[in-house]
Amino acid sequence: MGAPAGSGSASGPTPPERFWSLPPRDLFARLATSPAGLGAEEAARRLARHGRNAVAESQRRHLAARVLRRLAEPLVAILLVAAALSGLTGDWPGFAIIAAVVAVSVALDVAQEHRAEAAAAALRESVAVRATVRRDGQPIALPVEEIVPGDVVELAAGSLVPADGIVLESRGAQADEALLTGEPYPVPKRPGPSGAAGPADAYDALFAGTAIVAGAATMLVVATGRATRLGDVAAALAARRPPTAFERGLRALGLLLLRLTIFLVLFVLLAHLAFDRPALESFLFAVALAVGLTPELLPMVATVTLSRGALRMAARRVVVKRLAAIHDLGAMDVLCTDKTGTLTEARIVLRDCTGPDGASPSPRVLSLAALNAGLAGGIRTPLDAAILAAAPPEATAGWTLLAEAPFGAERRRSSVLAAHAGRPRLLVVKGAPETVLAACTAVESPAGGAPRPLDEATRAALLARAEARGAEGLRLLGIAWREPAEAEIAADFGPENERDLVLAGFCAFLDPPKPSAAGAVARLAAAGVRVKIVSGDAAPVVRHLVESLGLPARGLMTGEEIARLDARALAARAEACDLFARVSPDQKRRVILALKARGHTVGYIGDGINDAPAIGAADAGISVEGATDVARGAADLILLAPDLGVLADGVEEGRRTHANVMKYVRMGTSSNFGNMLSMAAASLAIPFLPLTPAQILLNNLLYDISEIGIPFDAVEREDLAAPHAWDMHAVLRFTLVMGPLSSVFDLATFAVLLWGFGASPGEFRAAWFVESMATQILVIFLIRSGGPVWRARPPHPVLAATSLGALAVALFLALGPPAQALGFAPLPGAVLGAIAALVVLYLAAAEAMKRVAVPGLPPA
Ligand SMILES: Nc1ncnc2c1ncn2[C@@H]1O[C@H](COP(=O)(O)OP(=O)(O)OP(=O)(O)O)[C@@H](O)[C@H]1O
Ligand SMILES: [Mg+2]
Repeated sequence: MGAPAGSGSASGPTPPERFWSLPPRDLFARLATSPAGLGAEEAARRLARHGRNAVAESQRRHLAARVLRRLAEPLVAILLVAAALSGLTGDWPGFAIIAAVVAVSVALDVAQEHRAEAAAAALRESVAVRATVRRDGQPIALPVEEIVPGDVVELAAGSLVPADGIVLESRGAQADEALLTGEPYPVPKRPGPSGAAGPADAYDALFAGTAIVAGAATMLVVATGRATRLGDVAAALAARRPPTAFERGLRALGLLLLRLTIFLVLFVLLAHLAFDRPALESFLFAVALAVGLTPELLPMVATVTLSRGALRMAARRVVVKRLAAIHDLGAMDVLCTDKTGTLTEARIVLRDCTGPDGASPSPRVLSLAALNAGLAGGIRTPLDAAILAAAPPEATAGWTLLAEAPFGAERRRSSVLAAHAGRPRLLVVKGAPETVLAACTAVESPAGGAPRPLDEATRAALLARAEARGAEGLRLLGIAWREPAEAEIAADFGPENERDLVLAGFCAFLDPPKPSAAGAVARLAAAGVRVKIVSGDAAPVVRHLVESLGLPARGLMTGEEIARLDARALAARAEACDLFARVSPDQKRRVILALKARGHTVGYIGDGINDAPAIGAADAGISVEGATDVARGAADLILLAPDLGVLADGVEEGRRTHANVMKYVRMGTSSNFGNMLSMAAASLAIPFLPLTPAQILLNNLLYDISEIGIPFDAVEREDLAAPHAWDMHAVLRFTLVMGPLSSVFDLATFAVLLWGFGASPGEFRAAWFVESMATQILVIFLIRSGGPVWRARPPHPVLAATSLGALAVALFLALGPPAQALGFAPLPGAVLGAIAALVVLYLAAAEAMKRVAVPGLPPA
């Protein structure tokens, strides 16, 4: 995709290391652009030259590359060697079969995976982060990957910085550069040139991978993709993402089977050679065994099952950005959520504005609040929008913004410095009542006289009053002001100026609870997922919401308490606590980590700038369609509707996916494994090969095909009822019960054939081929459910078709016209009858034993 073409004329030399030391004018000239941005044609040319603005190679590989990658796998390579040897020794059927096995399994693998991944990628793209870019003078929304050097990008609070560049304009912009500098507090950004020595001091530079957390800014893009400062770091981070529990489980299983395979194959090969069997034949037999044993389809099945899961989730309005997160969603047993939007309607309205007493209505407080909300740059928060919707338009008339200190979630205040002809300058602060009060030294008197000093008794009374109103479910903002002296220069304006304020009063907001939330929480609880609320809002508001929704909730912790606890103490407390109030963004993250440390699989759903760290820390990070870019960027899953019910559906889908992967794992570890094991043993006990190498490969190919339908299959209700963890012990237990069971029947088959019927090698192979195909394939209908087979939900038609179809082909090959060419001899009716009886007996035994193999199932 968009490989950089080495086309001729460059539009400017590569930007200097310290691009922030150049005046914007020079950079505009170097990059041949202007404040109106690039033209569409020039942008397309630059995209071709510089490549896409992405740090990692595109995940979607070419079809040809995929095929080549498969052919280079050691196992396939061995098979190709085996085919060549068969051909050289004149064994043409052997050659044809091996070649066919390679061709069909590679084709299956590639086609399935490619299709599934392409569909999942298309979904992912639909929720990709976009940026507002000026092209031909007009701001348009573009995929971040299409940004090129010279572009002018408009950013607002919540935007991810898409590339490296300089600030052209700033309206109180602050960037979170923790990724770059490790500094957790946002840094102000304004135009330069700063001439700074390093990126950490470059107040006029913005870097890809950081985020705007307050205010708004316009930037000129200087470098994109891998050329950005964090490009290589980000690429390395993306590549080194620690594997999830699911991926670790799959890998452990693969490794276990691989070790067993190597051991067995070497053992068989050496034993055969020790018994003086023909070397080439023994080698081919061992290779075929290895192919039969290796879970070569496991990665494909996992990808296809997960991709199919992603499509089904999309139908239920959950878009999956990281495939393995489906599994984490199903395994999640604790869900943390913020309040607004998921538990409330997020239709915030201003209920009233009052004086400090919280009772007498105050138009003046509304005007001050409107001044703060209306003059502030950046995107409007819902609270700001509610204030402006209620305020008369003339509230801000004549006022201009001199400076501002935008809202910060750690500070919980926002302020503006405003000017009006013929009036003193006015500083207006609004924010959480206790944080505003903390900056106040005086309070307006209800009668409207001169402000009086704020004494401790009044302060306590005001706080108690605010708390009481919060307990009615009202979200409160304190409004305070002061008239700064001219000497306080606007350029240095910042949070330090929020001092010596006069409290004017309070604005109270209503955000109605979402009635559907109670049902969704109950559904999640029934599915074994405990819901915890982690909110930046005040404790009484959170408690009132929980009560009005009738949610079961124990305990409440505030950010103040969390700040006093170390990680271990927090883990102990967080476990038993369902409500967290007045928590800062970093504390949200700490709560998630604490719960993870207790062994929980934790999900977090949120939409704000303040939720991004917690979303990133969670096992399943969830955001919603309309959320800020930072939240969506950090999330693994995006809900297309901000609704917990949608999430409950997603959890179900995650568990369905897991259950289907487990079916494949069980098939592979029990019946298939048992069969191959028996064959290895038999090859030593009987004087001829129980199956020729080509027959084994054919057997394995048909078995693989029979399983293609598994990702489509329905699952049982009990598989959806509780979170599952990837449990290697359970897999092992299943293998240790079901593997030997199938071996017992294999040995019985050998005995019957050899001693009962005195079968010839050709007859033995035909009979054994039929028996092993029938047992391996049919057992899926039993182990696809834990309960009695007659009570299970019917298998999906695709699964029935692939399984029974593969079996029919096997019977046709072993018993029909092609039999002789494949080295099978015709079977007498008595042998067929005996085999049918053995298969039925095996299936009955497997049905009985699966209850032992899967612990914790109710008796039939
Ligand atoms: N625009 C604003 N100006 C001033 N103060 C604000 C503003 N927005 C929020 N606050 C204050 O900061 C507190 C935390 O707000 P925020 O909405 O970020 O928390 P949150 O965790 O996202 O809440 P929720 O759980 O409801 O989603 C609010 O309770 C309010 O007191
Ligand atoms: Mg929020």
